[in-house]
Amino acid sequence: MVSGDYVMTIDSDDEAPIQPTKAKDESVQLDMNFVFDPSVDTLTETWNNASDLGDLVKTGSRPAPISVDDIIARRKQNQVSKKRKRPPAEEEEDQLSGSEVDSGGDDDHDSDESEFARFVAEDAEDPLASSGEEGEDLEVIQSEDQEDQDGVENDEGQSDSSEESEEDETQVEKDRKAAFFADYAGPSEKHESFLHMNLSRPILKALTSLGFVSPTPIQAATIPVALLGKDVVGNAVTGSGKTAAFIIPVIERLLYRERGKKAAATRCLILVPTRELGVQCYEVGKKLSVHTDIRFCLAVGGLSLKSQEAELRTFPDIVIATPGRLIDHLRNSIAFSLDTLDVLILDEADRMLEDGFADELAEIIKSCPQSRQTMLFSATMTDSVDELVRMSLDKPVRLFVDPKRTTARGLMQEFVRVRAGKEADRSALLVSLCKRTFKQRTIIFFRSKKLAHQMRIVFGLLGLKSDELHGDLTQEQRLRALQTFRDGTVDYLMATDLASRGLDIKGVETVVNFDMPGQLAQYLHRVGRTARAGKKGRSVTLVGEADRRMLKAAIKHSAGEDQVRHRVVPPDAVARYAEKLESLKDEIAEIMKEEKEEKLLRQAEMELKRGQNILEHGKEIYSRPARTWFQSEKEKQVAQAVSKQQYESATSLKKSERNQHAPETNKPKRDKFSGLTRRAKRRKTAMEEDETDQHAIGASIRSAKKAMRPKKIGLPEPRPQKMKAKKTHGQKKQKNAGSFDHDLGQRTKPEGIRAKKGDSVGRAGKRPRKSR
Ligand SMILES: Nc1ncnc2c1ncn2[C@@H]1O[C@H](COP(=O)(O)OP(=O)(O)OP(=O)(O)O)[C@@H](O)[C@H]1O
Repeated sequence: MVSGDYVMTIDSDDEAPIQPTKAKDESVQLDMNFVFDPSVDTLTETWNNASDLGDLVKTGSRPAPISVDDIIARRKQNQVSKKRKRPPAEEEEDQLSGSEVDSGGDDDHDSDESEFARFVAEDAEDPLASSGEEGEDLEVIQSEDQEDQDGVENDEGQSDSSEESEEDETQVEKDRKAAFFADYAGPSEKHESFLHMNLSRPILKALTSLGFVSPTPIQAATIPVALLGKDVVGNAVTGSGKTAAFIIPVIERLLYRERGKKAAATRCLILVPTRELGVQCYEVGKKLSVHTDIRFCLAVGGLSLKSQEAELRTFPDIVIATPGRLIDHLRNSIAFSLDTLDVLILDEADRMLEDGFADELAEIIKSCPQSRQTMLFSATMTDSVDELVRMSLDKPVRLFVDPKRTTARGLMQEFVRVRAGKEADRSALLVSLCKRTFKQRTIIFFRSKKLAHQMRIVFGLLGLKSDELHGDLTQEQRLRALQTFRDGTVDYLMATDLASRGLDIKGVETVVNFDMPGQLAQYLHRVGRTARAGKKGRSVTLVGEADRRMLKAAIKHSAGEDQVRHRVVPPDAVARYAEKLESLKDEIAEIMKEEKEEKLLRQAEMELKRGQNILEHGKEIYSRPARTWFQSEKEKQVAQAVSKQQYESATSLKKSERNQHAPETNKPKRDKFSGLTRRAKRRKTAMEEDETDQHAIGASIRSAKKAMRPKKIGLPEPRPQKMKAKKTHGQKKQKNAGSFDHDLGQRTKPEGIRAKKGDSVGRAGKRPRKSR
C-alpha cells in the first residue's frame, strides 16, 4: 500500500484537528475491550514527584548546569536597560503569525497532490535521479502493494521492521526460525479481562487503581506464557503496553517466592537502554506491586552509585538497570551478583545493541544462571536481535502481535517536502509549523544534540516555551526536562533519539521529525511517542530529496490508507521566518558564546574544589579500592562506533543518503582495534586488562562475592544415597533449578486469594540450557 496515490495534500493552515478517541471507536483496534481512562496518568505522579528521585541523583560530580533561559532572560533585561528599541520577541512574532493567517491557504507551490505523489514514487534506489519514467516506477510500487496485501496470509508471526520487508525472507530462513522457536500455539482461551488471567488479588487491585481493565493484545498474549516460565520474544507496536506485559507475570511469580531474611535474593533483572526508560519502568513496577512486599531497585547511570550499592546490598527482588551501570555494580559492588536470578528481561533489545552494548549484554548474560527465564521485548526487531535471541533464549515463544502493522492505528503521518536546494529552510519550516499550527504538547526530534540545543535557543528567542532532552545534559537536567514537558510548563521538547524509545508521556499531540531518521526502526519509535494506548496523535516529518526511500518505507508501514498526509507550508510564511532567523543569527552566536564561557568558569570552579578536596582528604581518597571498568572510555567509544556501523549497514539506507544532512560525523575513528572481529577485540581488551593490577583485584572481588553468595532457594533437600550415583540429566536440572521451582511445590502461604491457581503458574517444561 504505497504510495503517493492516496496521500492527501493539506495546507499547513488547515488545523485538521485530531479527534479525541472515543471509548469504543471501532477504527482503534488496539483492544476490543480497551477502556482507557485519560484522567489516569500512571506516570504524572512520578514526574511530579521527581524530587523523590532527588536523593538518587548524583550531585557534586559535575558543575552546576547552565540554563539557556536564564541567559536569554538576562540578555533581554540588559537590552531593556540599555533602552534599545527592539520590540519583545514574542510580540514581534505574534505580528508575523497574524499576517500569515491572513495569507494562508494561497499556496500555489507544491499544492498539487500528484506532484507529491510523483515525489514519493520516483526511483527509490537513486532518489536524486530525475527519472522520466514515472509511470513505470508507479507500477513497481503498485506491484509492491499487491505483494503486501498477498503477504497478509503470512501470519506466522514473522515480522521485521527493518527496512527489508519480511516477504524477502527465504523459506530456508523461515524453517530455521521455526526450528529455533518453541512450537507454542498460544493460550487456549482468549483473555478479555485481567480477572480471568489467574492473577493474584494484590495485582488485580493495583491494575484497578491504574485504570487497567482489559489486557492489551500483547499483554493478553504474554502473561499466560510468561507465567508458565517459558522464554518469550515479544513484539508489538509502540504504546501497546509491553512494560506491563512483562512486569505483571514477574510480580505474580514473585508472590510465591520464599520469604525471610535468609531467602532475600535478587530474582529478576530488567535491562533497559536508557536511564529515562529505567525510571519509567521502575515506576510502573512499583505501581503494579504496591500491594505486595516486592522490592525494586533502580540501577541506572547518572544516579548516585553509593545509594544504589547500599540498596543492592539488601538484595532487592527486582533490579532495573542500564547495561553499563549494571556491569559497574557487578564488578565493584562486592555483595551484588546475578547468581540467584530467575528472570532476565531485555527491553528494547535492539536499541541496546545499536548503542554498542553488545559486549556488555554478552557479559551480563554470561553472569546469569542458565536455568533462568528470559523475555525479550521490542517494537522493532532487527537481525542483530535475532542473534541475541539465539545467544540468550531457550526455545522462546514468539509473541508477535499484529505483525503486519508497525505504527499505531491512531497515528496520522504527515510529511512536509523540503525541496532540492531549499535545505537551508528547514529551521524556518519548523518554526512556521510550530508558530502557526502545532502550538503545544509537541516533541521535536533532531539528529544531533547540537542542533536540538541551537533550536532551543531559537525557540527561546521567539518566545516559544521549550526544553531539551539529549545526552549532553546532566541526569538532573534530563529528568527536569521530561517533567516540565509532562506537566505542560513547556510546549516543546527538543530531543534526540535518546527520547525516541519507550518514553510514555501522556497527551503528546504531535511528534515532529526535523529530519528523517536513517533507519525505519528509529522513525517508528520516534512517531510512537504519540498515539499511544489507543489514543490519536500526529507525526510531521520534514523530508528532503535524499529521504525519498525512507518516506516510501514509512508510508508503507502506516496503519491505514487514510493515515498519510502531505502538508504544505505557504512559501511566503517560510520566507518570512527564514528572514527572521537570519536576523537572530548574531544573537544566537552570542548566547552560545556566553554559555560556553559560563561552562568553563564553572568547570574551573569544580577543579578548584576537587583540588582542595584532595589536599584535605587525599589520604582517605587514595586508600579506597580502585573501581574497575568493563571497558575504558576509549574502548566504549570504539564499541559504540562499531555497533552503530554494523547496525546501520544491516538496516539502513545507502551511506550517501544517510549523511545527506547529518551535521556531525558518525564515522568511527580508526584505532588499534579497527578491523578486528568482536571476539578478537574482546580478547585483546582482556589481555590489556590482565597486564594491570586489576586482575588481582577482580579475582579477590569474585572470591569475596562467592563467599557471600546467598543460598539458592529452591534447592531440593540433599539426598545422600543418590548423590553417590552418577549424575543424571534430571539431577543437573534440579541443581540449576531456579527459586520458583521450590515455591511452586510448596505454595503453602499464597499471597492474596487466587481464583484458579492450578498448574499454570510455574516453570513446567523449563530445561537447563546446554549452551547459549
Ligand atoms: N491494559 C491497559 N489498559 C489501559 N492502559 C494501559 C494498559 N496497559 C498499558 N497501558 C498504558 O499504555 C501506555 C503505553 O504503555 P507502554 O509504555 O508499556 O507501551 P510500550 O508498548 O512499552 O511502548 P514503547 O514501544 O513505546 O516502549 C501507558 O501509558 C500505560 O499506562
